[in-house]
Amino acid sequence: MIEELLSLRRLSFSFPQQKPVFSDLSLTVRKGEFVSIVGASGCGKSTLFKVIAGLLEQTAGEIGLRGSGSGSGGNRLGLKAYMPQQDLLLPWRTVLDNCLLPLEIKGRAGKDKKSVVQDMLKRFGLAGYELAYPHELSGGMRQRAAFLRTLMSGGELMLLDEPFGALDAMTKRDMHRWLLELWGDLGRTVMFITHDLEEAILLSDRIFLMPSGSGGSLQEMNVELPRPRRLEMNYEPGFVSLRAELERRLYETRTV
Ligand SMILES: Nc1ncnc2c1ncn2[C@@H]1O[C@H](COP(=O)(O)OP(=O)(O)OP(=O)(O)O)[C@@H](O)[C@H]1O
Repeated sequence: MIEELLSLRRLSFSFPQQKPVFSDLSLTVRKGEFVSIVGASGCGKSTLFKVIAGLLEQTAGEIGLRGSGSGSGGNRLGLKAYMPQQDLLLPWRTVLDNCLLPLEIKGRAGKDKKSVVQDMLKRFGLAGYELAYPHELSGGMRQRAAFLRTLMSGGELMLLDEPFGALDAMTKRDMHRWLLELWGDLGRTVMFITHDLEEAILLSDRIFLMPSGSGGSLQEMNVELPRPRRLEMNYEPGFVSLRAELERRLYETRTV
């Protein structure tokens, strides 16, 4: 049986004195899965991630991680790694020191860890940039550095909020190729927010469509394309029809 890592049960959230951002959302994510969340702008995707990460507290419902209820607040941050929309690298720290930060915070940034991070930087296409500062990197490199820093925080569930949203189309394709190659080896579970439907299909095992407004429930779509996936799959009929279906459903969520 495949182990369940995260479950959201009837989760709701409202900012004080405002109508709910989302209500009664339920979903489960299995260990090792790559799950994307898509939905109209402003429907509450980033807010949902902040609630899962424990940065905001749900107004109702439960968050269970690895089958154990986390209770209110969902503050079991150790199990989660959150990468917000902006890369938030510290400008006064080198790439290496930025990536070591999560280990420093945990008091585990010994010499051995430094060499682990240096090896990872090579796999992330950042060899030779260990001592560079964030402003010396391209957009794609900054995102890879931020991604590695998120990975180094060790959380089993990675919450990635539009990590490639600000990149140009070519760089984004490169990032997809890189992530598809790397992914199998990392063995992490991912929740991924995107506006790019092709990106969602290419990377995900399942996609959840978030409703607009506080009514409606999450819709789930399985992506049954074989792995390993290749960028060129987006021309294949199975991919094209999934994309059309996703677009149709997304449009419906905006018009209800
Ligand atoms: N700190 C806040 N206080 C009050 N309302 C907020 C706050 N942050 C977000 N909101 C509102 O909550 C709703 C959901 O915002 P959120 O950023 O989660 O949406 P989103 O789906 O991630 O949007 P996008 O796709 O554009 O990034 C929006 O109506 C937004 O204006």
